[in-house]
Amino acid sequence: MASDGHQALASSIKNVHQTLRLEARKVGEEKAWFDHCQRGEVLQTYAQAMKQLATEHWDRNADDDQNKKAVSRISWIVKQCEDYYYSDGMNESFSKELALCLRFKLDTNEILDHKPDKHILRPKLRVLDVGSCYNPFKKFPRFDVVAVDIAPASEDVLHCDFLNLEVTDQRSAKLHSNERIHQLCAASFNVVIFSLLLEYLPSSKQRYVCCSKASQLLAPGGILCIVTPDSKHATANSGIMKKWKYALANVGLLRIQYDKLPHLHCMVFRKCVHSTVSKQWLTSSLASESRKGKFFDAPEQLMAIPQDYHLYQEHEKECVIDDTRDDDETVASIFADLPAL
Ligand SMILES: C[S@@+](CC[C@H](N)C(=O)[O-])C[C@H]1O[C@@H](n2cnc3c(N)ncnc32)[C@H](O)[C@@H]1O
Repeated sequence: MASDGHQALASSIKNVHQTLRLEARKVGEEKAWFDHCQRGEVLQTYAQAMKQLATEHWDRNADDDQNKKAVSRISWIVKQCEDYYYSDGMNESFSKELALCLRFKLDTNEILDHKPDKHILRPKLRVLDVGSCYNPFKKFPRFDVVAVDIAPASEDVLHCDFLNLEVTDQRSAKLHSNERIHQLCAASFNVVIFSLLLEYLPSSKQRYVCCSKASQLLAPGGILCIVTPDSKHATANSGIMKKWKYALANVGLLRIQYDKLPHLHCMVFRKCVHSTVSKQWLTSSLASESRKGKFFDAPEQLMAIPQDYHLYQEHEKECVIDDTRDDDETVASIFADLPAL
């Protein structure tokens, strides 16, 4: 059971999400986001609440879990990176991409130069943690982390609005803490992490923009790890996850791993080496869906989440919610009851 302190932190976080979503409906997502980023005090309060919730409640609960049944989002992501880069994951994914190229009759020379060499000792992984808050990945010795957030909760997290980040071909200078980042260099990361980031953003288009930037920042064969909350069972929202898969294929990322943990969807997407193979896969998948009578929205509309359709009813007080069932099932389970997010 969640304690009162735990519940209070959860509800202050939830309130920020709801306010932003309502604002986006009223004034449009861009203006709502701009205004949101100006609210320094709200952002800092959120950052401290999130850090406290994660480090004092979730981590402590995870330590108390005698059977270690709970898998934390952090350890799930670390394991995926290790399996991919330090075990067979990268080679297996490369072989699958090669097979797809052959199936679609694409020029395989484009990818053969990138065949992973098992015998090369891999240095630290260059990891970009977006919406890092308190830099939970810095303690892992194989990770060289650049942690960014609109509201850093610790000094080693750099200030950056990822939605408005410019991806450039210029090699940027060394980054210092307390610096604001406006640009990052294309193809310069082995791993990009979105842990509980995408559902913070109020629109499908903004989520899509973030995924597109992640793809540009990844080196060929690099991976994007996405963890997003959902307390329902695996099949309840499988249609939504399928649409995300299609949206990401449109920006060069193919899904290589999916796990449904009790309250989370956990996914790894790989940046293809071949420039068009993911789009070929997408075209062929959509053709087969349409033969079954299913049609899909434009890619930037495909990253919807259940909260986007939630019916809010506004009373005198802003942000009063008439029927909180969906939000409560999703958000409260994220931020109130989880033993080890
Ligand atoms: C729910 S918290 C997750 C924190 C951490 N990743 C974790 O898993 O515990 C979401 C974080 O994303 C940050 N965030 C949201 N949109 C962002 C953006 N466009 N650029 C950078 N950070 C963002 C928020 O400030 C917040 O700290």
